[in-house]
Amino acid sequence: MDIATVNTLPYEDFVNIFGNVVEKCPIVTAAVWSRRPFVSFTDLEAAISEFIDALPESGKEGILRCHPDLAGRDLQSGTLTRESQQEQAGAGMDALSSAETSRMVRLNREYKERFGFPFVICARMSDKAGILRQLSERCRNERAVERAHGIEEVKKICRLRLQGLLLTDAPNKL
Ligand SMILES: NC(=O)N[C@H]1NC(=O)NC1=O
Repeated sequence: MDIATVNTLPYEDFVNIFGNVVEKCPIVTAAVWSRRPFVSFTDLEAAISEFIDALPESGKEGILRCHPDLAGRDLQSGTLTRESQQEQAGAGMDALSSAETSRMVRLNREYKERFGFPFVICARMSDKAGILRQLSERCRNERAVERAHGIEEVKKICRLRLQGLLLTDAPNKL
């Protein structure tokens, strides 16, 4: 889909198509619709980033809390969003050994207890070993550092999801 077509979409269709570029946060997409017309894909991505950056810290943490754990309950029960399922599978999260799963679950729990929001990383830009290493290292950061780091990862996830929707001719939800 090209950007000219995006600019003609009524908000219902815009939210329907782009509503999950930030995981389970269609309010971001719904808000950004008012910023049309977008001159380019990058402009749309920048509008989303600016909206997120303008949120209070509690809002940023809210966005992080909408993300499912990596290799967590939603993956085990098949209730991940389609996007998240593909991302987690691509990074091998659906094929962990039982020892790796236990380590992931334990570190995810530690991370959440320490910060009050889940560990978020752009799974498509990493792999199993990288995710485990980052999870273990990032557990030691300060809360504000982790909040900012998690939000930068959300933006990377968003960019790749947007690219998938805009830069291919793949059928979308319309
Ligand atoms: N917790 C977390 O990072 N979740 C995710 N990362 C990603 O790339 N897709 C997700 O669902």
